[in-house]
This record gives sequence, structure tokens and C-alpha cells, in this order.
Amino acid sequence: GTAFADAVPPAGSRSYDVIVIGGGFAGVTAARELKAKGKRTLILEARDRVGGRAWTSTFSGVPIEFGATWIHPSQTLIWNEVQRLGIAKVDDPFPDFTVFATESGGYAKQDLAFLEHQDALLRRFVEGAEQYLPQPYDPFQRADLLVDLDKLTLGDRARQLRLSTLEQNWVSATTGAYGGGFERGSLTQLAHWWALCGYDTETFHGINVTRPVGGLSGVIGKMLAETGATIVYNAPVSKVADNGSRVQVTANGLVYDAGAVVVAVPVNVWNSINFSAGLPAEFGRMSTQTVGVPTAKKILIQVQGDIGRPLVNGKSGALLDLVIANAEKSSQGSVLIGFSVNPNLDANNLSQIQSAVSEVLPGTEVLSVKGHDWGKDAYAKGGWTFRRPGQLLGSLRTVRQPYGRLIFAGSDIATGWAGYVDGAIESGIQAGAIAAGLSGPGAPA
Ligand SMILES: Cc1cc2nc3c(=O)[nH]c(=O)nc-3n(C[C@H](O)[C@H](O)[C@H](O)COP(=O)(O)OP(=O)(O)OC[C@H]3O[C@@H](n4cnc5c(N)ncnc54)[C@H](O)[C@@H]3O)c2cc1C
Repeated sequence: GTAFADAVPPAGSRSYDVIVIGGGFAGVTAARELKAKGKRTLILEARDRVGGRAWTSTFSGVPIEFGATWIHPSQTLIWNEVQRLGIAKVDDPFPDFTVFATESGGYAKQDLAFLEHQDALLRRFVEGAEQYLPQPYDPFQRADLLVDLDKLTLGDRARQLRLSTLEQNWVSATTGAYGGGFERGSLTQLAHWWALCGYDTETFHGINVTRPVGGLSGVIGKMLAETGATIVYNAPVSKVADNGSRVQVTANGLVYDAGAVVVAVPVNVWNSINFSAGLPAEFGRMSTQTVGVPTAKKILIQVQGDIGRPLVNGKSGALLDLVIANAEKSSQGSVLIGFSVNPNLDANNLSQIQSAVSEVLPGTEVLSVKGHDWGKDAYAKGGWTFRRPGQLLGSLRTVRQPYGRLIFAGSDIATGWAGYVDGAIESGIQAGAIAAGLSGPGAPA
């Protein structure tokens, strides 16, 4: 690994070519690009680990992911990375039944063929995306066609389509829940993912199947070892001061300085850092509006006995939006993974989660739970990226531009797979290249 990991560089040697703030996939990728350009690079990471919203841990004796989990060949940057690092991949087994809302307001077990109803509704949501998002990696190609569309929430779209309550409940787990609620997420974000999936239902589901063995923390650990950067853990950056020729970065009361800084923290966190030279209004606005879903939670649920492999599609506004089976079982039986964007769910409240599970999988006894509330996590303040109405055309292009000696990075502001590890790598590559130019000799003073 890195020779200086965990050591705080002594006074007098806190000067670097480039400082990268945040050691998620975007920051670590940027640091690696900078190494390739011969730059002395420092990573300042708030946590005691790298990976950010990708975090491999264990629960009830089985390995689990608290954040990002799956990769897919259409996500070429992360897929090739895993391939190149010689890390094996494994497919999660298919579910064996599904659970959907019923006419009478409850839930019923269905065979997998029932999923076709959900897919048909999903395709109606994103109909026309081939025309208005013809180039998945350049969402601005037909900006002219997006002017009205980018104003729509997913709920607006459901109303446009005149979906019944039951239809909305059937499609909630793959639309509203992704967006942090029907009234939060934008239609264009869903359509953008659809475009990246080749406008194809099978790929849309296929992106949630394949995992790198050892988890995504294993992948980023190997990437970090290649950066050759100095990394300081437990170093939350509180202040960034760009004086025009150098940038001073403060963490834990210590001041570091560099010719350029890559800010690779989540958009939702931008407003908790003091950018003392000021930033264009779009930055603060985007951070206030949020990009990462602020109510996103992932909950690991250990249950009694083997209950098979459910795929539960919660109703719009349910406590649990999606419940699936973890690939590995514990010694007690099945382990379930719940996703929730409901602000009222306490991700570690066993009795609340027991009643939510009983509603959708009657007779299932919950033994233990362990959840992570990404919105309450000070260094994330949200989960996966899902842009809000107006952000694609409104702020995204501005915040992707370097501002003085600062370059912002992260999956949240990727133009490709925003909301996925692949987008973080995309953004890290771009930011690293720009920062190398800014920090080098002949850089604008
Ligand atoms: C529940 C969940 C499930 C997901 N599932 C998938 C999936 O299956 N596949 C997929 O590809 N993606 C998935 N994602 C999305 C994926 O996790 C993110 O897109 C990606 O990890 C973001 O990387 P990043 O580097 O842009 O940001 P982050 O990973 O958030 O990295 C930012 C880093 O900055 C650090 N930081 C924050 N504030 C400061 C500060 N003040 N000073 C210093 N450091 C700071 C953080 O600690 C963190 O390490 C999921 C996300 C969640 C939450």
C-alpha cells in the first residue's frame, strides 16, 4: 500500500502539486491519473477508510455491501478496472418469486412473470428517450428537446401517463424509489439511466446482478495502492482557500497547500466546506437541492429459516421500497437486503423493520438488523445520485467547469453513469487530467 498511510505529514512538508479531497472512487481515480502525470499528490479523507459510498463489511457472519454492490459490462470503466486487477466476479442468483401490491391495498406473492407488468409501466415512463437522449454519454446533445422534460418529476410523469394508484405502486420500486420519492427525482435522470442501458429492459435489470469477489472495498483498495499518493485518514476538510496562485486546504486545524485541488466529495457535502474565495451560485444551489438521495438507506435483515429468494416491490411511500435476498445465507437462514427512501424508517429499529417485513412477507421472523442511513452520514449526506428537476440543464455544466484552481469531481456530476461507481471513475479521470494541467509549470497564475 501507501508508505505514508495514516501518518500526518510534518509541518514544512505539507506542500503538494495537487490535493484530492475525498477518497471515494472519484478521488482515488483522480490521484492515480495525477501519479501517471508525475504529480506529488495528497489525498485528505474524512473517514478511516477509502471508498465512501462503496463500503464492504460483514453482517451475521456474511460479507455484505452497505452501499454500491453491482457492476455491469456496459459500465466499461469499472468493469475493465476489475478485469485488469484480476479480481473475479460472481453473479447473484435469480429471485424465485416476487411480491407486489394488490387491488385491495395489501400485498400478494406472484411468480416472476408478473414482473412484466412493472417493466411495461417502466417503458412508458421513459418512452421517447431514444430521441431526447440519443447519446447516453452526452446528455446535452438534444438539450433543445429537454427544456420542458427536465422540469418534470417522476410524479409529474406518472400523472401525465394517468397511472392508477395500483399501477404507480407496481412501478414504484424502479422509478419513484430510485428518485428518493416520486416528487423528488427527475424524469430525465431515470431516462438517462435507461439510455445508458441501451434503452433495454434486460440491461436495466442486468446492472444489478454481478459483483466483484471481495467487494468494492477490495477493488478500491487495489486502486489506492497504485496511486502512490500520500493519504491522510480521519481528515475532514473544513476550509479551502484559493488565493489565485496556490490553494490552502484545512483539515483538523492543519493547513496543506497545492497548486490545484480536486474536490471529490459528494455534492450534498459541498455546503459544509468553507470555500473562502466563494463559488458561483450553482454550486451552493445544487448542494442545497441535494443530488444524492437524502433519505437513502440500506438495511441488512437476518431472518429465521430459509425463506427462498424474494423480490419485494414496495408501494409508493412504503417503509421498504425494495427487498431482495442476499446471495449468502447466515447460519440462521436467509439474509435480506432492504432499500428504503422513507424518511420515517429507522434503519436500525428491529421492531419497525419486523412490522414492515411482516406486511410483505407474512410469517417471516426478523432476528437482527443492521442498516446504514446515508443521509445521516456526515460525509455523504445522501445515497446514490438521482438528480432533481432542472439540475441537468441548470447547474450541471457549470459545476463541471474548473473554478480557479478547484476542480470538482464525483459520480454526482458525471455525464455518463451518474449514480454508479462507473460515473465516479469517469469524473476522476477528467478531474485528474485538468488538475495536472493546472498544477504544472506554466499554469495560469
Ligand atoms: C445504498 C447504495 C447503493 C448503491 N448501489 C450501487 C451499485 O450497485 N453499483 C454502483 O455502481 N453504484 C452504486 N451506488 C452508487 C455509488 O456508491 C456511488 O456512485 C459512488 O461510490 C460515488 O463515488 P464518489 O467518489 O463520487 O463519492 P463517494 O463515494 O461519496 O466519495 C466521497 C469521499 O469524500 C469523503 N469526504 C466527504 N466529506 C469530506 C471532507 N469534508 N473532507 C474529506 N473527505 C470527505 C467521503 O468520506 C468519501 O470517501 C450505490 C450507492 C448507495 C448509497
